[in-house]
Amino acid sequence: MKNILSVENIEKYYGKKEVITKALDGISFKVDKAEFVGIMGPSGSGKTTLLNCIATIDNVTTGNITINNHEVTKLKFKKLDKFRRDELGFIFQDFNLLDTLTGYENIALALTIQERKPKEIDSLIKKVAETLGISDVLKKYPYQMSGGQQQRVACARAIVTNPSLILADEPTGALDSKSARLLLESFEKLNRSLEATILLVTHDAFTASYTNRILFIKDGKIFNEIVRGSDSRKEFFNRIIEVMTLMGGDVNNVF
Ligand SMILES: Nc1ncnc2c1ncn2[C@@H]1O[C@H](COP(=O)(O)OP(=O)(O)OP(=O)(O)O)[C@@H](O)[C@H]1O
Repeated sequence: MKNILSVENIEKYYGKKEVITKALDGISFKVDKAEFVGIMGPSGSGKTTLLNCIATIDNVTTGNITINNHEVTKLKFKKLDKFRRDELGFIFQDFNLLDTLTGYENIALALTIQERKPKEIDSLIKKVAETLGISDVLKKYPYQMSGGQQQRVACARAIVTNPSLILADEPTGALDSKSARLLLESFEKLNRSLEATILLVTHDAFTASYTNRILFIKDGKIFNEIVRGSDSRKEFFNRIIEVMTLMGGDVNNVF
């Protein structure tokens, strides 16, 4: 399979001299096309820092990150903007939709910036809306949608440009359990039907159980890695709980 993401021995320090924090401490891993990978770890372990460095929102102190053959740790300014727009899709905990635009317009925005033709935009949006079950909310504004619908619109916006990599930071964090389940089924569809490559940060074992492989981070280092293989989601969930217990004792207090 084609390699999409390669993280090589990255370190990230915050602060200076006496108040220095080593947030990432020699992390390396690879993600191939059409993989759905979870990143888990206790609070403060470095999950968001890692995702932000991969998202090119933050800089690594040392090490390299390559996405779809672009060495992102070396990209600057304008090239970085274009890279982000063309190669990455983002899904955040708080949806980040524009309130003054309809669902359709929110999804269309990324394509308009890429100067795609209106007919092409229309057919791409209709296709992705159907896949994610949001065709009936395209004309609505975010305030007229449920949280789950808003997050699936955000998902559509992230995938519609066909990015190399989708980055999701606690995407189910603001959703009730039914909406979370629907969203995770949408992620599965994006991954299986459209071969989307997804990297998802979560502290929630249920959310993580939808992925195919999980990297566990502790104190800025990779502590463990598990692959779902032929496990059912329930079996994978139980293995996730086992690792969480190993990492910190009482599961309820760890993540
Ligand atoms: N801007 C910053 N300045 C200084 N230290 C920071 C900064 N951002 C993060 N840190 C520190 O880096 C470490 C990793 O933080 P990070 O937010 O990546 O953890 P996390 O695993 O995402 O935690 P959580 O699950 O609580 O969001 C923590 O010790 C944190 O205090």
